[in-house]
Amino acid sequence: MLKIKDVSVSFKDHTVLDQLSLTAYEGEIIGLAAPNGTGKTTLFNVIANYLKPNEGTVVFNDQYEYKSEKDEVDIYKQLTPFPDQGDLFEELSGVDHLKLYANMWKGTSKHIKDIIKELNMESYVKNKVKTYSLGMRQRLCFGMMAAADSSIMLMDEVMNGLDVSNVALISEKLIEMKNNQKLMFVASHLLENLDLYADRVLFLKDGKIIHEHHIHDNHDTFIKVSLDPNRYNEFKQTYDLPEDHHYISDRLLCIPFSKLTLSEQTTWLERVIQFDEREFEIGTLGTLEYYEKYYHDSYIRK
Ligand SMILES: Nc1ncnc2c1ncn2[C@@H]1O[C@H](COP(=O)(O)OP(=O)(O)OP(=O)(O)O)[C@@H](O)[C@H]1O
Repeated sequence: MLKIKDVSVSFKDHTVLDQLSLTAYEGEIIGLAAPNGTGKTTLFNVIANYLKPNEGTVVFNDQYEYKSEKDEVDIYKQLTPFPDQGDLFEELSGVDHLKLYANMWKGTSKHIKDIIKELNMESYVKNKVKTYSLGMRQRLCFGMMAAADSSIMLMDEVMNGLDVSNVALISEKLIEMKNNQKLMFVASHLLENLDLYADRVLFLKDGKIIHEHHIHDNHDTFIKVSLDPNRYNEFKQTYDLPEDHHYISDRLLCIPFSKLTLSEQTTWLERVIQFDEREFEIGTLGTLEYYEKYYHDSYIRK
């Protein structure tokens, strides 16, 4: 278990993390979704002790903190930060890198054969890294984490530069690692992909977690209607929308559905149909929709 307690980080007068707290458990994948420059890497740097927070602490297994060298050594046995592609050794092979991580954390490299096979690296892993493409390097970085097999892993942009089939491959492997009780933090801009493997996705804004999207306990359904801003205004003037409706990214009206009585559900469905909106569905909100809701402006900029 990892507890982040009231962590604040400021660079001069710029507060990046503001009294942020979080408890995370083994067997959990926690996604971090937020635009560039919001503080995801800063949070990872605090967890890995690359950066001392101005305030707050990180506690591992209710026992270890970055307070003494001994604790630090104990924490590093359990924690692997995602290797930076720039830190790979160009003259060494992929196998050399996998062995390095396996031996450093696990004390054996017997298991790396399986990792090489699972990550489809057989054809290139014996060659020197300097011959690798971006995607090959990224798969190697992920393989190094899998080889370390530590109980906590921090993955910053793990899917960077991967094609669709490799994204699927790594997503599957992440789920397998989660089933082996690993705790993984994954910062990613591939929002819909997070829904495939994360247990919860945290949205950061102004240094705080503004929403936790629990993927498996997400039973609240909405009537989701595509409406441009003019039509949305017309709809709002015609019907008294519930206060907890969402209007996301100037395009999607979401009317709470599952919490209504059957007759209220029927009424809202009739209203939507009468309004002559054929493009609607009933469903839950995913990571992409929450992202659009919280960061509409930055989403548009991209
Ligand atoms: N060493 C530093 N000195 C000054 N400012 C910093 C430093 N490190 C990070 N920052 C600032 O902190 C903010 C958060 O940066 P961070 O790298 O944590 O964002 P991020 O969410 O990981 O972004 P991205 O999606 O681009 O990786 C940014 O405004 C950045 O400029």
